[in-house]
Amino acid sequence: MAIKGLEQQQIAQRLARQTEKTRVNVRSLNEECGIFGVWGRQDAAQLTYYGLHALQHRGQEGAGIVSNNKGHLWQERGLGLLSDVFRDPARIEALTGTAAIGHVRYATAGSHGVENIQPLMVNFHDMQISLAHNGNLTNAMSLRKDLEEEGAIFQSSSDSEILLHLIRRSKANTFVGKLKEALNIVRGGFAFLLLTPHGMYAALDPHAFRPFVVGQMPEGNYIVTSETAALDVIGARFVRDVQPGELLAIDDNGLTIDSYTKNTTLNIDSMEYIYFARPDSTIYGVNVHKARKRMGAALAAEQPVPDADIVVGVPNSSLSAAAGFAEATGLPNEMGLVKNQYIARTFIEPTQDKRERAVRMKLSAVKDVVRDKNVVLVDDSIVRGTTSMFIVRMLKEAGAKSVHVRIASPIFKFPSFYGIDMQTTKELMGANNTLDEMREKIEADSLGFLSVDQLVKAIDLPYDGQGTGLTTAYFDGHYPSPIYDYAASLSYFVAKDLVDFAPEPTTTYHPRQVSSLRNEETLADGTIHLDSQTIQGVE
Ligand SMILES: O=P(O)(O)OC[C@H]1O[C@H](OP(=O)(O)OP(=O)(O)O)[C@H](O)[C@@H]1O
Ligand SMILES: NC(=O)CC[C@H](N)C(=O)O
Ligand SMILES: [Mg+2]
Repeated sequence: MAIKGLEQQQIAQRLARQTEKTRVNVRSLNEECGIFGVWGRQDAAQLTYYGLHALQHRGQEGAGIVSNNKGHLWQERGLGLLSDVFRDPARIEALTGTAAIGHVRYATAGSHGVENIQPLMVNFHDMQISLAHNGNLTNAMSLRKDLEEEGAIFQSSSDSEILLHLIRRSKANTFVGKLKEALNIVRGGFAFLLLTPHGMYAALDPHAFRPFVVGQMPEGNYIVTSETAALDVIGARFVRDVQPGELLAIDDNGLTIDSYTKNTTLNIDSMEYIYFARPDSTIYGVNVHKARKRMGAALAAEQPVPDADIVVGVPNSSLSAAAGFAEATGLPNEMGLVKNQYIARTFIEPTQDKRERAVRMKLSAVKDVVRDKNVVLVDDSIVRGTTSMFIVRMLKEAGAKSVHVRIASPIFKFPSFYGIDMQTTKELMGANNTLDEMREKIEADSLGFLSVDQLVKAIDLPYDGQGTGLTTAYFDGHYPSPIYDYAASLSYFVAKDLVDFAPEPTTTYHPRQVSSLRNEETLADGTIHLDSQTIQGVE
């Protein structure tokens, strides 16, 4: 299908309108969802609920599950936490059938409506399709405009819906053929799960921006989900990470691993290791907690605090980095801040006043721990600076002699369009202030960040391909791909040589560049097939 591009000017106007909306709503880093799918189990919806529960940190604004009962798909979705949406047990009971996909969403501004809560579902005259997406499509706006001009009617304002339209419009003969064609038109970050009456499909973008893993239940049934932590809670074993450009098909015959493109490369989002993923998850062979500890240790070496008495981590996500900092320096790792566990993540609250209130309600200083101490305050990131600003003040009010802020990632300067959809630099403290201005604003006695080189070393991806295998664009301005509809929004930085974009890959990324996949066998037709048999040795 011929999809015309949008003129740069129209896109710039649209982005300007969006930015205005963003400014009013003071949008957070969004577009970070969790997805889970299972095929071939009587308890499919219940299992999906448990899996999503383990992924709740990835999105808290809405949740949904779609099940497949003998070829008929049924959808339940709503706004709020998973436990709110499924408070009434009848909603899970309604999701009968032996396969299900689910989604927890972190909404975009102006689109908090239930129509954007996933999994999305469409009823065609000849089949139903349900779709769950983690990521952000960078050419969605221009594709949508072109599709609408050709008569398409969208049900939602979500970028994800594009894929369903592209599948329907494809002239390919089979569903997989249509899906492959659609996957080759969309750009940006995507881990997609699709459920049809006949199978479950999982596809990862050609850069593997988002984490996506395959697991297997003891009885043999396959799971595909965002993080390994979701496999652990349901008792599934980890099988493999989905590779860039792969298309997995799961049905009653087992799992077939195919690919929709051979033009791939590896650029896992470093923010998954820094902040987003759970510490008990492992992404491409790297445990997140251990990576964060190494970031903390590297930070201690790069940004030492000579007169420090204690290290204090900011609960939750920086506790691992604080442990690494303390271990490397021999300083006591103290609980100088306590978190009220009933407050959700602040970073993903949709408005600034809500975020500020959330920080106050969420974190309190432990006076007897910090009084008269020179404190090294370790956090994993400064985005808007809301958290640092409040807790430095809080620690000083609690009697700390000095507060030295150490951030276990580099300065966050540029937006992300691949999944953490910060579409503007306006809100980023690191984009609008010098290091000293930042230090002054957060009222810290000193402030230091980890360098990009040390971050990459600390993650220590077991990868021997080209580049680092990671996306670090937020820190160094080197985007691993073009950003299409968003390009105009970064033209200022491009003109100043602060930002550049690698072209899309034209070669094959070899999965065996990741050590965990080196023993896998590829069939003569290029696919890998795994039967859904009971795992040997498991009852
Ligand atoms: O500079 P800011 O705009 O405040 O954003 C950065 C903060 O937000 C995140 O924590 P968050 O409170 O979201 O979640 P956590 O409890 O999982 O660490 C992150 O770990 C930083 O602490
Ligand atoms: N956070 C996500 O990954 C959300 C997926 C999709 N872009 C949406 O807006 O719903
Ligand atoms: Mg935090």
